[in-house]
Amino acid sequence: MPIEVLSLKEIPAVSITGVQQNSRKVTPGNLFVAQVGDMVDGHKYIPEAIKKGAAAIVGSEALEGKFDVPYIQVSDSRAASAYLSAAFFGFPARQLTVIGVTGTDGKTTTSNLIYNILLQAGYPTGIISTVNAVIGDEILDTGFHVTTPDAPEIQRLLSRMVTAGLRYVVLETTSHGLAQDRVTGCEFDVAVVTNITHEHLDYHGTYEAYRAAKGRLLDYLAETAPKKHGNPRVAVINRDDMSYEYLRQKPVENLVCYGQTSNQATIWSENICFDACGLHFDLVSDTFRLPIVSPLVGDYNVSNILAAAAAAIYGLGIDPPVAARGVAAVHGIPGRMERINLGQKFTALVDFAHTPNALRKALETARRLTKGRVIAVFGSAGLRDREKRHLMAEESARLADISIFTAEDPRTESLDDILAEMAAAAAKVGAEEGISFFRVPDRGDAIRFALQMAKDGDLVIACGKGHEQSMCFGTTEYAWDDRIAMRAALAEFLHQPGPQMPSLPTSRKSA
Ligand SMILES: CC(=O)N[C@H]1[C@@H](OP(=O)(O)OP(=O)(O)OC[C@H]2O[C@@H](n3ccc(=O)[nH]c3=O)[C@H](O)[C@@H]2O)O[C@H](CO)[C@@H](O)[C@@H]1O[C@H](C)C(=O)N[C@@H](C)C(=O)N[C@H](CCC(=O)O)C(=O)O
Ligand SMILES: Nc1ncnc2c1ncn2[C@@H]1O[C@H](COP(=O)(O)OP(=O)(O)OP(=O)(O)O)[C@@H](O)[C@H]1O
Repeated sequence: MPIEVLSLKEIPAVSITGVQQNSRKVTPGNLFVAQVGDMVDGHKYIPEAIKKGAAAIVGSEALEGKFDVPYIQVSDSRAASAYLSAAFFGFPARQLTVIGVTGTDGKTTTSNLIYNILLQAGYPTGIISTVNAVIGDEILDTGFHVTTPDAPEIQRLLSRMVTAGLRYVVLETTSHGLAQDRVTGCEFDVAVVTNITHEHLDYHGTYEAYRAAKGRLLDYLAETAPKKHGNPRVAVINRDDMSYEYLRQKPVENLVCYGQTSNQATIWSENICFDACGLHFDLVSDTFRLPIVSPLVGDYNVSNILAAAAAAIYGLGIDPPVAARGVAAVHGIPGRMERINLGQKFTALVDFAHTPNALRKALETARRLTKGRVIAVFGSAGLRDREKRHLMAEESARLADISIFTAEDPRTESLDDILAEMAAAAAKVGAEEGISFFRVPDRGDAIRFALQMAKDGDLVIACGKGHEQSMCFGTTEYAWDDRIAMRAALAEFLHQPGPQMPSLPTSRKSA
């Protein structure tokens, strides 16, 4: 969508050293773009930005003439920040084939699968995802709980990729990122939507608004001008998901549908088998049939593999056998169904399921991996979609033998209140406190409690934190890693040397 300049007729030539939308990051010579946020109005930080040396300001309010540096009023300062950042770095996305992956669940997994297929094909590729950003040999942290960085940071990363000689980038793209124009100017060539279920309704308000935000990834395809590489623009959508009917109405040049059956799908799976060691199935289209073998577990990963294979084969022209080899090379994604094994006689897993749909899939998978009981440990984040904590507690009450509700980034909400809401939801579907569900506020204690209860052959799964390295209490991030916590607790029980259990404010209080 074009951005209108509402103030100056003639924009003065100002030489700038970068674009920032956060005054705290401004350095001398930067262009500061003021945005109206949910918490504060960024226009109030203009004086601070100027004090730090901003050479010019862009904003959406009529403030022309109020400052000593040029002020340019625009109709949409979020989109402006993205376009200006792209322009500052010389529109790096135009030098790259950009693959965007969105969806409620499976974005990181699908992004990593595509990334590995591209590497297998010998294409120089970068990735920006929840777990990290990778540029050649360099692995960069994208920050606490951040998936899609802000526009200036994305454009900086893309520019570094171009400089490093990369030609492809896989960009994990969240609904927040799409709604806030963080990926405007990314000039997508391939757009993948894994699924759209209940999540982030605190932010988007309704499922329809959330779906529309995700759908924007497909709209970007139509806006992308032809690039030098001349690849077709392709949208990849999931025939099995409730978003299918909505997404297939989008006016995209090339639509590819994948599904676990051949029904209306371009590419589908047959003969799916999975166990604790991984999965295999036949990847089928009208023109080929190919065996796929993957160390990933869970039939939802069949969908993720189908999405990645569809993007690679139909969007990027990669031969199906190369795609199959790329899939086989992905041995696991950190914190996704990650097995913690210190020789104990039951299974211990850490998984990143933190939506009702993901939790259901994770617990259904867990059920198929054990003949014993499934013991689930998880919580629900504070200051995020409140409805989801009820849905997740209900799912677990139905699918796990024992659910242990615990801390998961309570932020400034009361942890006890969150746990009370989860307990009420579990009780509503017939679960009994003290028998099939428990509230253990400290996450380290919750993990210990679960492991203590586990008998030979049972399965303990800690969901919701996955690879994450911190947990937020109040406004402070405390060092936390579920995998370390689980290893520490197992080592305690097995009287083996092991890591120290990380300490959270809840454990300090109870100590
Ligand atoms: C809810 C949400 O998405 N918030 C994002 C939004 O913030 P906001 O509009 O509320 O910003 P604000 O704090 O009111 O500030 C308004 C403006 O003033 C500026 N400011 C603010 C303070 C200051 O001192 N100086 C200053 O210039 C801010 O940079 C901003 O431009 O716009 C900011 C600038 O682009 C984002 O950094 C911020 O992400 C915050 C950090 C965040 O936590 N977002 C999460 C929810 C998020 O985006 N998560 C998804 C993953 C979700 C998933 O798990 O699927 C992600 O992509 O990471
Ligand atoms: N296709 C899928 N459908 C449902 N659940 C899935 C799917 N893929 C993964 N999951 C579940 O979601 C969890 C997170 O997977 P993944 O990181 O790939 O998703 P994500 O969309 O990137 O999550 P986030 O939005 O937090 O980055 C997994 O640990 C698994 O429990």
